[in-house]
Amino acid sequence: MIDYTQGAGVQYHIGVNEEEIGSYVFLTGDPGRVEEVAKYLQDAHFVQRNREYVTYTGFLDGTKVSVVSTGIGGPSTAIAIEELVRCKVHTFLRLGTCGGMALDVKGGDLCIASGAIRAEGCSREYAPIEFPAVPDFSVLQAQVQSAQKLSLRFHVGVAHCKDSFYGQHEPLKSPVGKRLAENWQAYCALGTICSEMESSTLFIVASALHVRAGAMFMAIANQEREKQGLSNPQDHNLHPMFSCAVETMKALIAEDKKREA
Ligand SMILES: O=P(O)(O)O[C@H]1O[C@H](CO)[C@@H](O)[C@H]1O
Ligand SMILES: O=c1cc[nH]c(=O)[nH]1
Repeated sequence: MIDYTQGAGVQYHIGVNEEEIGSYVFLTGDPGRVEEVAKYLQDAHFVQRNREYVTYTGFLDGTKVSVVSTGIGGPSTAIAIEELVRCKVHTFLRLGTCGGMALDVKGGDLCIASGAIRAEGCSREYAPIEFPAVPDFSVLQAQVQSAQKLSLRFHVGVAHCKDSFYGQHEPLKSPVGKRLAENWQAYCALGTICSEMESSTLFIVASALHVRAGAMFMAIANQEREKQGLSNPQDHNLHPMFSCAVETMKALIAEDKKREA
C-alpha cells in the first residue's frame, strides 16, 4: 500500500501518532464535543485537528486516555478506528446522541447498545451482512454497571444505524421512502430502542480489527412518542452520559490492571 502517513507514524486523516494517543479512546461524532469530554480527564491537552477529527489526550487513574471525534456516519468513523488501531488503541467507547424509537425511551434517557442494525453501507466493506454488529461484552457489562451505579434512567438494546438522518425523520420525502418507512416500522416492532449513525460501523470494524468497542447515546427526543400523541421532552444535556462513560472506562482500566498484575 502507498504510505500515506505523514512521517513519524503520523496518521493520514487523524494527524496523530502512537505517542500522542492513549490505548483507551472515547469517540464522539461532534468535533465540538471533544473538548467538553476532555474536561473529565486529568491533565488533558489538545493534540490535533484535521478535517472532522479533533483529538485531546489526558489521563484517567494514571492511564493515558484520548478523546477523538469521528464526524457523522460510517466512512469517517471507520477511518478514525483504522488509524487509531494503527496507533495501538485497543478499547473504544462511543458517546453519541440518538433519537428514541421504543416508546419508553424519552429525551434525556441514556441508551446503551447491545447490538446495532446494519442499515448503513460502510460496514458491508468489512463483514458479510449476516455477521452481527455487537459490542464487546466486557465493555457492555461495564457500561450497564456504571449506569446503575450512577442511578441513571437507561435502556439496553438494539440501536438502528443508518446513513440518512433525514431519511429517519422525513422518510416519505425520499423517492425510496416507502421502503425506509416499512423497515422503520419493522425495527420498532422488533423492539429497537433508538436510532443513530455510527455504532454498527464501530462494532463491525472493531470485530474485523480484533479490538473492543461499546457505544452509548443520549436520546434527544423520540419521534415515535410524538406520533402516538405522548409527551416528547427534548433534552440536549450530555453530561450524565459523559459521567457514565468515564465511570465505564475507569472500570475497564482497573480490570485490565488487575489482570496484568
Ligand atoms: O451526536 P453524534 O455522536 O454525532 O451522533 C448522532 O448525531 C448525528 C446526527 O445528528 C449522527 O452522528 C448521530 O449518530
Ligand atoms: O434523531 C436522531 C438524533 C440524533 N442522531 C440521529 O441519528 N437521530
